[in-house]
Amino acid sequence: MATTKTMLSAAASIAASAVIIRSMVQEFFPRKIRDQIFSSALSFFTRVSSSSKLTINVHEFRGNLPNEMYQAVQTYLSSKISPYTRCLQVAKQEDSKGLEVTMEVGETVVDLFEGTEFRWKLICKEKQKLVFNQRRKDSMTSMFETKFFVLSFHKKHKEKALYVYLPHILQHSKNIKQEEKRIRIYSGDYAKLQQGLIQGIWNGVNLDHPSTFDTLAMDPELKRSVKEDLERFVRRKAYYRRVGKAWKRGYLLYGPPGTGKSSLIAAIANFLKFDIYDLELTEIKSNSWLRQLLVGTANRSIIVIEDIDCTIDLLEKKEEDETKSRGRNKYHNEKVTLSGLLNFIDGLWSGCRDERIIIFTTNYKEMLDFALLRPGRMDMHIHMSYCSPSSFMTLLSNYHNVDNHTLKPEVERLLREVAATPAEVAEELMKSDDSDDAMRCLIKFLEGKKVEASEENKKDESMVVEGSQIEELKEGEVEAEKQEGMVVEGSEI
Ligand SMILES: Nc1ncnc2c1ncn2[C@@H]1O[C@H](COP(=O)(O)OP(=O)(O)OP(=O)(O)O)[C@@H](O)[C@H]1O
Ligand SMILES: [Mg+2]
Repeated sequence: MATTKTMLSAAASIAASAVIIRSMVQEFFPRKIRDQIFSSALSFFTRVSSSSKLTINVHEFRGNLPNEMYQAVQTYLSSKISPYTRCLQVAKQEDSKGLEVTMEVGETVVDLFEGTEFRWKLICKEKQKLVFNQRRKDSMTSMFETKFFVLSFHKKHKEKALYVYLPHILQHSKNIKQEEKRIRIYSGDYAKLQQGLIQGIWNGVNLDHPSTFDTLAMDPELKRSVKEDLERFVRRKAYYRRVGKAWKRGYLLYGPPGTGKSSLIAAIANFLKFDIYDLELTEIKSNSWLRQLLVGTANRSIIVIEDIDCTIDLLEKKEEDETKSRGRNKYHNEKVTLSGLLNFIDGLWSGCRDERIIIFTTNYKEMLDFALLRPGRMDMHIHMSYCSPSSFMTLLSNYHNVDNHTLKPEVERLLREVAATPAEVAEELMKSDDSDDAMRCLIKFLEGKKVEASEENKKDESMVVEGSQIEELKEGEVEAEKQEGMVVEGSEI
């Protein structure tokens, strides 16, 4: 402390002397010599005043590649405006949610981190570069700008700066970016795969799907357990490593059309801020395409295969085994096979990305091969079902902003009796801006559906009677056939 004071007072007296010297030398020396005297005095002054300081430069580029640390500092500092800051830069990109605020060149930001003062300054320098002109076959110098942040702090905090503060900035900016992240949905560029290309095989657009866990009408207990499962999954990086499992999780969403399977996928993506890769299995010509697509996806993403029962031949496994045993390789070059898909989910290749979620949807779970469904492949099976009174309350709040509404006994009874999908109920709720009117529409719809269902039931019952007659007839025929067979058998014997 005492040393610092002495230094500062020395520096101050030097500065004062500099002013006196300046007026003297201005009288007697030419400009060039005057500048030299001043710059020597200034560098001496700077050396004395900053001898206790350490500076770290963070350049925008390292070689030709952008420096991740520079980008992190830029993001981090945009949230830190100190009293020293006089000027900021503001920008807005078409697909960004808000304004991008960054530091202007020459500005200073002072950040107090765990009681230590860290001072940042953004510098921009012009540099010369020798550029070779291909056409003229000669080289010429061209000027370019290079930017860097200068971080200065007391020398004694060197360890803290390098091993605590800078890593903290990296993590912090990662979190900010994650929060601001726009979710993208990718579809495969199958034409490129057809041409044998391996780069740019996914095309992405922003996914602005409004579905969230709050807007999703589903059993509250099931919703809570899905959210908890997702949260547990993303925080278990070390756990997965320790137990020797690839860091991935599979979900099977099953249920009738219009019960919210696709909406749940969007809600999961919004909840985790994960991008979605939508795989159209019918477009994929071979297992090797499937592998290439898998390698082309990023970490922290969701791979979705919708209507899995329609996109893969569920009987093929048996056929495939038979084909293999006959020594042919027919299926490998024609389409994705079930075993190719199983490999994709949990074979060696599946470990090539981290924090991966795989979601299959189907209307008919019972049609799926058990191999697809076992834990480790589809870890959680989520049944999306018809609208219950509790899930209806979510829809009512979504569509009519009505909370704490006590459900009319009539609606509650109808919802329990009638199998109406959330999509159907939502459609009725949209018919009027007035919640009472909409409710009337819904009651009418549910009653109509109830009548329809009871008529269907009656039809089914008569079908069952007819069916059982047919069955009996068949049995009679079979009995006759059996007797004939016995005769034949008997005659053979
Ligand atoms: N559980 C739900 N919660 C909120 N809205 C829902 C729900 N289910 C359906 N909807 C509404 O119905 C529309 C269709 O639902 P969605 O596409 O998610 O159903 P799905 O189960 O994927 O159907 P399919 O089996 O035909 O693909 C949604 O856009 C949404 O408006
Ligand atoms: Mg769907």
